[in-house]
Amino acid sequence: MLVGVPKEIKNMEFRVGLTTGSVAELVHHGHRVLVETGAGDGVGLSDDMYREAGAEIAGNAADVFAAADMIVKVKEPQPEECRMLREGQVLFTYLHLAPDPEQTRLLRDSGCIAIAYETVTANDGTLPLLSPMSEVAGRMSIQAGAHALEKHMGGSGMLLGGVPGVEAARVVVIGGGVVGTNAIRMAMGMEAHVTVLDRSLKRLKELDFQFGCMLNTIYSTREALWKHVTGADLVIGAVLVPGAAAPKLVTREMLRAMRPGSVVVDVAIDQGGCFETSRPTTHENPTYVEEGVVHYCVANMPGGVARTSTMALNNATLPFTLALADKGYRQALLDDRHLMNGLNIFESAVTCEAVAEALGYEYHPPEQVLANG
Ligand SMILES: NC(=O)C1=CN([C@@H]2O[C@H](COP(=O)(O)OP(=O)(O)OC[C@H]3O[C@@H](n4cnc5c(N)ncnc54)[C@H](O)[C@@H]3O)[C@@H](O)[C@H]2O)C=CC1
Ligand SMILES: CC(=O)C(=O)O
Ligand SMILES: [Mg+2]
Repeated sequence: MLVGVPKEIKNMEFRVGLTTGSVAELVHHGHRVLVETGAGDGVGLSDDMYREAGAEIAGNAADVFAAADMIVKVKEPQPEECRMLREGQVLFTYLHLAPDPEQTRLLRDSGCIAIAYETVTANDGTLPLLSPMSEVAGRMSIQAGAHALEKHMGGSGMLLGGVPGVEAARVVVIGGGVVGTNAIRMAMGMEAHVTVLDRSLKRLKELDFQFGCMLNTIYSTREALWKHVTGADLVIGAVLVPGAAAPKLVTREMLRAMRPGSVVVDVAIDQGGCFETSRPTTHENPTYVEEGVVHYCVANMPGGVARTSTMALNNATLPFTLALADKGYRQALLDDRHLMNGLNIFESAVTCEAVAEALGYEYHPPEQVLANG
């Protein structure tokens, strides 16, 4: 198979779909890999390093899209990339389609086979291709929030950990999954007061066991959200209903009741965000103020630490990339129901139930379209 790796073009996105290590594995398995020139520059992987790993280098993205049987990327394809996809071509990347009708329409128009990292599952119910980036974003969320609390960023001027004799900041994490756990860990490390809300009691019990009495664990209800969000200096939005648009848990009214200069970091923005007032921002211009509250809503946070993120992502994606290349997409999907859960678009059919429901499309079960195709 010919695997293509274009350079990412989303704002300030420096990650790359395949590392040189992953390229060498694919070549070892008998595949060809075509990498766009400069694709790895942002993470210190030069064209020469890709050549040494066995890749061929293409002069531009159009050549990669035209030649490849499968495109491996990081972020959702931008409109100009969607227009280069073709019928029967496999796209393996993050998609986040539920809050993105335009991308969904363009992918359906292309006739490609789009497999989303974020809906691939594992036996234990986790999302193995989302979790490495959730680890990164969870850890970054506290750095970003601490920075946004500084006065020159529009923040209230609170130091997260306080100092002896002065109260530490109150950090509230909504959603105690992978992002939430990593945010808690960083916030506790910086000696803030930390509270987590989740609607899974099982998850709250695990977190209580993991972090002990230093963590306040609260079952998430409207009343609890009101109380803890309005009293917080920094709120991290980290909920997920896999594949679906994020529930809007924090209302504009709650923000109005917060201390001016408080900060919200909406990590769930890639699924539409869990604050009523959130809209996506970029690394170039990451924050804005609404209702007196600083909002940080960068949809590709891990792109800011592209080197760590690229390595972490490839550690998780490589076995699936190899399966798709070795067996072809149809057999690879049929052999692994967890990879099959990643199938979001098959030609013009929407094959992820949560996406179909969010955007009003008919849902076509993946087993059915694969059997028919
Ligand atoms: N902005 C960015 O750059 C990045 C964003 N993300 C996003 O972060 C979000 C969280 O991802 P993960 O932590 O991996 O998900 P996860 O599935 O590990 O955790 C989500 C948690 O939210 C909880 N939850 C769901 N609905 C809830 C509700 N109504 N109230 C309270 N809790 C609720 C679940 O019980 C679960 O514990 C996702 O939207 C993901 O796409 C992940 C990585 C990077
Ligand atoms: C998960 C995601 O949206 C990212 O890594 O950019
Ligand atoms: Mg406790």
